[in-house]
Amino acid sequence: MRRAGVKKRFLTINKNDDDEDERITFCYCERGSKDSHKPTLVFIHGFSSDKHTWLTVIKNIPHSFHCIAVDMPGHGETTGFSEEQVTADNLVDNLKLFLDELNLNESICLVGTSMGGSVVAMFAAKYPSYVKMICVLAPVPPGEEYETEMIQQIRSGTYNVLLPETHEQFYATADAMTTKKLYLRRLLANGYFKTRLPTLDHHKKILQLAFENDYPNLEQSYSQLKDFTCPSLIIWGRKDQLCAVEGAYYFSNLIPKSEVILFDDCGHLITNDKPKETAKSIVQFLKENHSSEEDSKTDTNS
Ligand SMILES: CCCCC/C=C\C/C=C\CCCCCCCC(=O)OC(CO)CO
Repeated sequence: MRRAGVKKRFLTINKNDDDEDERITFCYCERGSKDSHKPTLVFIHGFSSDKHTWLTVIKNIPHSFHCIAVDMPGHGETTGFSEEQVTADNLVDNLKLFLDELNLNESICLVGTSMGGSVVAMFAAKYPSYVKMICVLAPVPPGEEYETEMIQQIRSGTYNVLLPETHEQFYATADAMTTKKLYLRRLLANGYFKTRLPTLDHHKKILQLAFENDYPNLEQSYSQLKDFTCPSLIIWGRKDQLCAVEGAYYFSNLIPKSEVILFDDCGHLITNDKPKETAKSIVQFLKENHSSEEDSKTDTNS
């Protein structure tokens, strides 16, 4: 935590004043504070992951930028949710509650990876006025056209492809998800199991429900992005085995003002494989698009 200079914070929100059960406590990491001249960067992690996934990236972003990485409902240290409530719609609407509570409702750059990228895309489609720009890292593309062997396996119930339970499965998942060599992999696996095994059944349930309910509707949920006029950055690894890299063009064709960056030698875990390059791309994108946004309504999508 200290390496990225972030502070851990909690924020409790009453969704219903009459019902204590409808209280959610968000846990998030923050560095810096709101700056009227620059958008705040809000980072959304992927499925079964948490806010820490972003520290590698935040470390490489200048301290002048206000950064927030939040644990989404059903993940990390955010509490007040049952599995059945962790749906795409709920993630989007609770992210809105979180942003409202922090007064971050007009000038943010929302950044998400993987399932978090999907949440960012759906959020921008539903609440475009909240964001100045978005950046999605390998979000889940819709439909069979983009289905990888890994997605097919998970969809048919082989959850350990994404949620390994044994050391062998962990090494196989790591091989498929990242191009970086794992040093001290047994130690790494042990660390992983220590935090993830207690939440395994919970995450399996969330995954099952997501494939049943949200996955078939992805195209519909993304469709309003066709009217999203803010600058959008799409980042993908050419060696992604989970979310097909062709998905980058699905999103760039859909979003009017979008740009694509593909990293060589990069798997699905972009924040792990290319942390410096990701930070650099985001900062560059912010500099190019922020202050000039009003007078550059041109279409950069070729
Ligand atoms: C829960 C609500 C869903 C919201 C709708 C989103 C997505 C569409 C639904 C279903 C596909 C399920 C996800 C499959 C792939 C996730 C990959 C992923 O996130 O990888 C992590 C590591 O596990 C990277 O940090």
